[in-house]
Amino acid sequence: MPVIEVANLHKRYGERVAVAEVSFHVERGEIFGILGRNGAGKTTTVECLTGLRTPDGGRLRVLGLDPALDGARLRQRVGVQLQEAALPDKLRVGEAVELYASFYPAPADPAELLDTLGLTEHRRTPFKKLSGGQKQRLSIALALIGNPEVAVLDELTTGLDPQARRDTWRLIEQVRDRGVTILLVTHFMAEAERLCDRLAVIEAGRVLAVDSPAGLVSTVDSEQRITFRINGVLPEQALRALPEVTALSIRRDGITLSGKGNLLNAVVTTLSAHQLTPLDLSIERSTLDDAFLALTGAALTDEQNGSTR
Ligand SMILES: Nc1ncnc2c1ncn2[C@@H]1O[C@H](COP(=O)(O)OP(=O)(O)OP(=O)(O)O)[C@@H](O)[C@H]1O
Repeated sequence: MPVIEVANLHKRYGERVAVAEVSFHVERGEIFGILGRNGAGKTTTVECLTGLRTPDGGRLRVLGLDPALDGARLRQRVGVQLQEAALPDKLRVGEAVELYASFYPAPADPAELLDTLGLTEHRRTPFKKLSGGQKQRLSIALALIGNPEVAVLDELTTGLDPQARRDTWRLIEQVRDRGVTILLVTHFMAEAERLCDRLAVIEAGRVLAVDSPAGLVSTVDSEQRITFRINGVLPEQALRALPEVTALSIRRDGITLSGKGNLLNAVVTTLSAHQLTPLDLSIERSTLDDAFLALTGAALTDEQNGSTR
């Protein structure tokens, strides 16, 4: 049985349709991503799943329970980190974690969790004095303190610097390795590509595709480009004759070949048949950005893309 089932979810705010029709399921132990630009309907979907909003249509199940009816039981088993969580200004980090731990029958060890999230030295810092990144890490701690079976994380790493973002990704992978099913809302391509086993791409309240990151990328029918240098005479005719090659250009700084299929293998095999080894070889293939662009007709902006490269 899937851990999360969403079938034909529909949600309006007055006249505005936030979620037109969204369906997907999440299996136990997966990191499942919901990827889409601002306003696509991601947060509304997870708010319905966590019982914070009541759907106008469709069927939702989390661990076999209906979030609209079984909210109290689900809160014991589902950890939720929502965007812009606020706590009382004076509440200290350590107190917040201890308080939340007291809500659960078998919580995680607060000290250990603070240590994992790099918050030990801020144990006595009041919420108001925390930086954006520290607040973000605290909200992740509060989502995980109950040792949940399912964690719902909305905009997990927004506001974190690249190092903190990578640390958080590692933490989430460790949480998944402990068997926790994770639903991750993101508009960061790098995050989706690195963490998610499968993704639903959402646009204007509808699911455009559900697949693994690699599966989504493979649906993009774009060319690959290989660039390299060689010491020797280029077997230009032999390379041009390869069925995988669609274009070849020779410049002073290197040779670029474009093509499809197993281009890399075909080129390296041809070069080695001529006793040549490619130097400084680089390959450009389609990325999740290309897949997103192909599906939605527009790219995420650089700022949204949150690249840490
Ligand atoms: N409380 C609300 N009242 C009215 N409209 C809302 C409300 N919350 C969201 N919306 C609208 O519903 C649509 C979906 O919003 P939602 O927050 O679910 O999208 P999102 O994909 O999570 O975007 P973001 O990444 O910006 O949070 C948007 O058009 C948004 O303006």
